[in-house]
Amino acid sequence: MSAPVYTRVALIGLGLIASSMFWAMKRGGLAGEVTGFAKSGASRETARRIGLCDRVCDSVAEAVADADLVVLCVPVGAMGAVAKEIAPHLKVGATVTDVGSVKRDVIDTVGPHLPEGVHFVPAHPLAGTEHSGPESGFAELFDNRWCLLVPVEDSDPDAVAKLRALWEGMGANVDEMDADHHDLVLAVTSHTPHLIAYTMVGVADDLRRVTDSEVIKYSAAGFRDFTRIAASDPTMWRDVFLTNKDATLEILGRFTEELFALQRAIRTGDGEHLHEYFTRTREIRRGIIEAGQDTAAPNFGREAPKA
Ligand SMILES: NC(=O)c1ccc[n+]([C@@H]2O[C@H](COP(=O)([O-])OP(=O)(O)OC[C@H]3O[C@@H](n4cnc5c(N)ncnc54)[C@H](O)[C@@H]3O)[C@@H](O)[C@H]2O)c1
Ligand SMILES: O=C(O)C(=O)C[C@]1(C(=O)O)C=C[C@@H](O)C=C1
Repeated sequence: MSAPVYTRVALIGLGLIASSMFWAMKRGGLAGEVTGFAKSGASRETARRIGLCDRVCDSVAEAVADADLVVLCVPVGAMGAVAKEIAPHLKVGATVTDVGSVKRDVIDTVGPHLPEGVHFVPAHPLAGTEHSGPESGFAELFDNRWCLLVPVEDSDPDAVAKLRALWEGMGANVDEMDADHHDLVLAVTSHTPHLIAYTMVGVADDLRRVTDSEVIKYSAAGFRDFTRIAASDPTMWRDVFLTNKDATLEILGRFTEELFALQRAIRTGDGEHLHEYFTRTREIRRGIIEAGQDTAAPNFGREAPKA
């Protein structure tokens, strides 16, 4: 048990990430009191029923009043509006952070609303599951996963250090990154792979004759992994693609070129090209494992509770 890093934390948006943060903060004794607010009354009711947050508030103003740390855990497209709403109620000296999957857009839409004397330290935990909602979180979600802090130009070093201590207390390894670089890296490692999974499952669904029975019955691990990813929250992912448009389109362009090259190799029977390509990609997987960065299934081998 560590000493609390913050006396009062407010979680805005009570879904997978906020609920996991709550349980992880409780596990580590990292926050004195945690308040919570979600736009949906049903989510607030669920949160109260399962003991998520020390106090669930019916207004965002009440939730952030007096908070030392306010964490925006809403879809990226809602961050700006939420920042505008909380701004008049923030305590001087408070830190506002977020957990959004895209960073440039969040900085541009949240930053301008925050009053003088409030610190802004954007962040992104690289951990999640396909589940969403207040019941989907669990304390171990961030264990041994990365959390990237993306300080803005005038982020206060003490505020950054405190947020780092919180994430480390929740089990994460913390690094700092510039927003544009973050968005490009995530377009490669997370955003485009999700789009590919959505597409593959959509293609299978188009072939209804197959999906009605065989695809489900005989689904091999490869396709099953795609269906897990493609079950992720539609609002969250719509917002990710709309707000990380340039980087995603850049990576998709490169992806399509490579795909065409593989398509040609298959059509022309160029086995050498295929073999060389697959050998190179296998090395990447081995490198990840050797670096000890394969934390395997994000659910740590267990099914997260259904949303
Ligand atoms: N799911 C993941 O794998 C993952 C991983 C890392 C970061 N993120 C990021 O974390 C954020 C939250 O994702 P999540 O998976 O926890 O989502 P979620 O769908 O589980 O929860 C989102 C919550 O926000 C609430 N909400 C939506 N609009 C709101 C508003 N205007 N005001 C107040 N509450 C509002 C919803 O009611 C819900 O409770 C997103 O920005 C996402 O990009 C998600
Ligand atoms: O494993 C999953 O379910 C996830 O998609 C988690 C994942 C990822 O792509 O790794 C998804 C979005 C995030 O912003 C961070 C993590």
